[in-house]
Formats: sequence, C-alpha cells, structure tokens
Amino acid sequence: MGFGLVNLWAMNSTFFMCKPDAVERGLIGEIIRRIEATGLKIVRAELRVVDEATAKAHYAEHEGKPFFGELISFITSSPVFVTEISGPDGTWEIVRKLMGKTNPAEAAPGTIRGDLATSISANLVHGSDSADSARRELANFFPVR
Ligand SMILES: Nc1ncnc2c1ncn2[C@@H]1O[C@H](COP(=O)(O)OP(=O)(O)OP(=O)(O)O)[C@@H](O)[C@H]1O
Repeated sequence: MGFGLVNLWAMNSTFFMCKPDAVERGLIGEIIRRIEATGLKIVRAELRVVDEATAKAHYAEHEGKPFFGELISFITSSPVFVTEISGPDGTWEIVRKLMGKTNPAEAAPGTIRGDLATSISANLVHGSDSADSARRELANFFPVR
C-alpha cells in the first residue's frame, strides 16, 4: 500500500518544535532522526524566528507564572525549527514519550530531554500534549494550510 503525502495529511498530526537551544547546539538532525526512527513522518517544517504574538498565544496557559517572561523571551530569541508530524492515532503521545519529562533532571535515559537537555528552561523541544492542543498549535504556527 502506498504511503503518499495525501494519505499523510489525512492522518493524525501533531505540532513539534526544536527550541532555540536545540538549533544553537546543532541538534536538529539528531532530534528529527529520533522522531523518524519511530516511523512518524515530517510533513511540514520551517526554521523561523517566532514573533511575540505567536509565542504568547502558544504559551497562554502559563501567563502570570513567574517564568512566563523568561519563557517568551527565550522562545523568540533566535530561530526555532517548527514542524508538523503525521502518523497513526495518538501521534502526539508517541512524540511526548520520545521527548521525556519537562525537567531534564527527571527525564528518563533514552528520551530526547533525558539524553540531551540541560535545564527546565533549555529543554530543547516542545510537543503538543493532546489532540486538541495539536490542532490549536498547528493553527497558531501554520495558519495557512
Ligand atoms: N518552573 C519552570 N521554570 C522555568 N521554565 C519552566 C518551568 N516550568 C515550565 N517551564 C518551561 O515552560 C515550558 C512549558 O511548560 P509545560 O508545563 O507546558 O511543559 P511541557 O508541555 O513539557 O513543555 P512544552 O510545552 O515546551 O512541550 C517548558 O517546556 C519549560 O521550558
């Protein structure tokens, strides 16, 4: 059976981003290799600087928290690698497992954060945490489809 792009678009998608620390450390390739090794497909990707409005919409749930200002300035500070990843039902969950826990000190060996990240603010990656978040975040970062 073919596994063409048209089929991929119709499948489950999630939003995934390599944050500025991943780009600066030259880890995009290693991180995407780990995603592709699971069989998931990158169907859209771009290296870009995130504007403040997009960053604030993305992290709206954290507004008012002590680390919010630092989080927004970090994510808008230099280019990030934004992607749409497609695969079977629960793709977002497969990606979250690969990422490991938010705090790298608690992330398991074998996960992206457990193996490669240095701190809770510089934790290399973001992935949507539900199917609803995936839809919202894809629309925020890729408004034109
Ligand atoms: N206590 C904290 N201090 C500094 N930064 C934090 C703290 N808690 C969370 N963050 C930052 O905010 C981001 C969003 O936090 P959240 O709890 O949504 O974690 P997450 O869903 O694992 O991360 P992400 O949304 O980036 O995938 C984290 O990735 C981290 O970079």
